[in-house]
Amino acid sequence: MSKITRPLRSVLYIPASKERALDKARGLSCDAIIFDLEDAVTPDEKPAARATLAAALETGGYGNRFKVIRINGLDTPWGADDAAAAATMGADAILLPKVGSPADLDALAKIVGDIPLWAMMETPGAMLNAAAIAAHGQLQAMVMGTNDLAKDLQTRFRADRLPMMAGLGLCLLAAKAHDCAIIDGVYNAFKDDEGHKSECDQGRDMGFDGKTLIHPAQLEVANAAFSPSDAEVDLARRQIAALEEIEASGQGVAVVDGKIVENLHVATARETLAKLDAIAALNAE
Ligand SMILES: CC(C)(COP(=O)(O)OP(=O)(O)OC[C@H]1O[C@@H](n2cnc3c(N)ncnc32)[C@H](O)[C@@H]1OP(=O)(O)O)[C@@H](O)C(=O)NCCC(=O)NCCSC(=O)C[C@H](O)C(=O)O
Ligand SMILES: [Mg+2]
Repeated sequence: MSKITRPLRSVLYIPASKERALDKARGLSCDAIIFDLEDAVTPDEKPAARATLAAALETGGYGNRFKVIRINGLDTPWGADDAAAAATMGADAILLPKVGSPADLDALAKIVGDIPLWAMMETPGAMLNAAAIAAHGQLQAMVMGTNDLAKDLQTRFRADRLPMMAGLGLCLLAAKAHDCAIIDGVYNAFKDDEGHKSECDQGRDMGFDGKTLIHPAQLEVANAAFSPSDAEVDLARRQIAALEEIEASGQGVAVVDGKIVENLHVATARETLAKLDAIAALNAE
C-alpha cells in the first residue's frame, strides 16, 4: 500500500456509544478520528454502539477528518459483525485491535475487502512480529496500544517511558521500513497538560507521525508537537538555499549554523516543508 501523506498529528478516540461525543467531534480540530467499538464500549452496549455509529457516519459532517473504525477482535463475539458493518459505513480505514501476525489482517481483509487496514500494536507478540505485520500489503498505519502493552509487560508507568522503549522502537523500525504511518499511544492523564506535552514531544523526537488522544483537551498540544515549528521551517528553507548556492559553485557540502548540509539533509528539509504545506491544505479545506 502506498504511504499515506496526509497529516495524522492528532488521532482522537471516540466511544461509538457516546452520541454527544460523536456530535462534538464534527467541530474538533483533529486530523483523524478513531470511532471505537472496542475497549471504550461495554459488552452490553456493543450492538447498539454499532448502530449509533452507523447513523452518525450516515449523517456525516466530519469534513476532512480521516475516519477510522476500531472494531472488536475477530476472536470476540462482536468482531465479525463489526467488520461486516464497518465495511459499509464509508470509513477511510478499519483498525483491528491486538493484531498478532499478518494472518489476523488477512482474516479481516476477507470480510472488509480492499479498505485500508490499521493495526493496533499492543501485545508482546506483536512487537516481535512487527516487521511481518508492517509488510502486509493492505496495512496503512500502526497504532501503539501502550495501555495493553503495559498490562502484558507488567511495567510501571514512567514519565520517560523507559519500559516501553523496546516495543516502541521495534514498531517504529518496522513501520519506517515498510512506509507505514505510525501513531503513538495515548496519554491517560487527560488533565495533565504538561505530562501530555512531554510525551508528545518525545513521540515526535522518536519519529511518530502523531499521537492518539482520548479527550478534546489534548488536541492543541498534539497538533503543535507534530507540526513543523517555526524554527524548523526557517532552518529547512536556509538549508535548501545554502545547498543550492554551494552546488552552483561546484561543491556538494554547505554549512548552516555551523553544521554540514548535504543532499540527505535537504531531503529532510523538503519533507518538513511538504508537511507544512499538507497541514495548510488541510486547514484550508
Ligand atoms: C475520559 C472521558 C470518559 C471523559 O469524559 P467526560 O467526563 O465527558 O469529559 P468532559 O466532561 O471533560 O468532556 C467535555 C466535552 O468533550 C466531549 N468529549 C469528551 N471526550 C471526548 C472524545 N473522546 N471525543 C469527542 N468528544 C469528547 C464531551 O462529550 C463533552 O462535550 P460537551 O458536553 O458537548 O461539551 C472521555 O473523554 C472518553 O470517554 N474518552 C475516550 C476514552 C476512550 O476512547 N478510550 C478507549 C481508547 S484508549 C485505548 O484503548 C488505547 C489502546 O487500545 C491501548 O491499549 O492503549
Ligand atoms: Mg488496547
